[in-house]
Amino acid sequence: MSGTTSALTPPSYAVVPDRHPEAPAPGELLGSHYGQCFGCGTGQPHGLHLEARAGEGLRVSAEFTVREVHQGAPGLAHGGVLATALDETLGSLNWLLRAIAVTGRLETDFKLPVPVGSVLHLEAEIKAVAGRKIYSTATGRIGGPEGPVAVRADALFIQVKVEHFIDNGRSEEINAAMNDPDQVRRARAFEVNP
Ligand SMILES: CCCCC/C=C\C/C=C\C/C=C\C/C=C\CCCC(=O)SCCNC(=O)CCNC(=O)[C@H](O)C(C)(C)COP(=O)(O)OP(=O)(O)OC[C@H]1O[C@@H](n2cnc3c(N)ncnc32)[C@H](O)[C@@H]1OP(=O)(O)O
Repeated sequence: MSGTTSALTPPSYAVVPDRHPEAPAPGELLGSHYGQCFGCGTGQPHGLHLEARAGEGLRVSAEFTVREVHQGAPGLAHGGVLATALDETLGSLNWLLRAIAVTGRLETDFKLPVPVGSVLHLEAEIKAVAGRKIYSTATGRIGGPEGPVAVRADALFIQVKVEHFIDNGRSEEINAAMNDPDQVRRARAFEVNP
């Protein structure tokens, strides 16, 4: 069993944050934060099409069905794709804080091979916040929501301003996003004013 690097251990001044009062209700489908997102967007034919729901407290759950286009070895999911599923689920925790945050560090344990056709049942939880740093953890189970853990991850997300995307993204996509009322609505769900 591997250990977690010290960068993923919350410092002594970290706190367990409050769920935002206007966070989606437990059970609510969160929807895609961006239609072209490889993790959750419906506009990506080979994407993961991951669907996440708000859970209780500081938790979310999600499902990802492994398809032929997600293979690494014959009949098995690619590890990077599985890491993407964990990353996307962890990213959807942003909805609970109504904060925008990007992945700074993601440490993944691959414990079982995941066959094509499997449904990966994902759970993620915010453990602590220290300033802009959000510490979180996730698991992916196969064979059902109570099945064995196939993959797990610890993560550090860093809160950023919307300028992070505007300043760094390609102008075609940024301009299209800013001209899309649906995208603006989704960005506002993160208290962003594009
Ligand atoms: C109008 C257009 C709108 C478009 C937007 C639409 C919707 C937006 C809404 C939601 C989007 C959000 C979530 C999406 C959900 C899921 C997607 C999956 C998530 C991803 O897939 S996202 C892509 C991959 N991700 C990146 O593309 C990040 C690249 N990266 C950087 O952009 C910088 O690197 C950054 C910003 C991370 C930090 O840069 P920075 O300059 O702001 O801050 P700085 O470096 O000072 O770090 C501050 C403190 O974090 C510590 N720290 C930083 N990095 C660390 C590391 N790796 N390990 C350990 N500690 C670390 C420092 O040690 C310091 O700690 P301390 O405060 O204690 O000193």
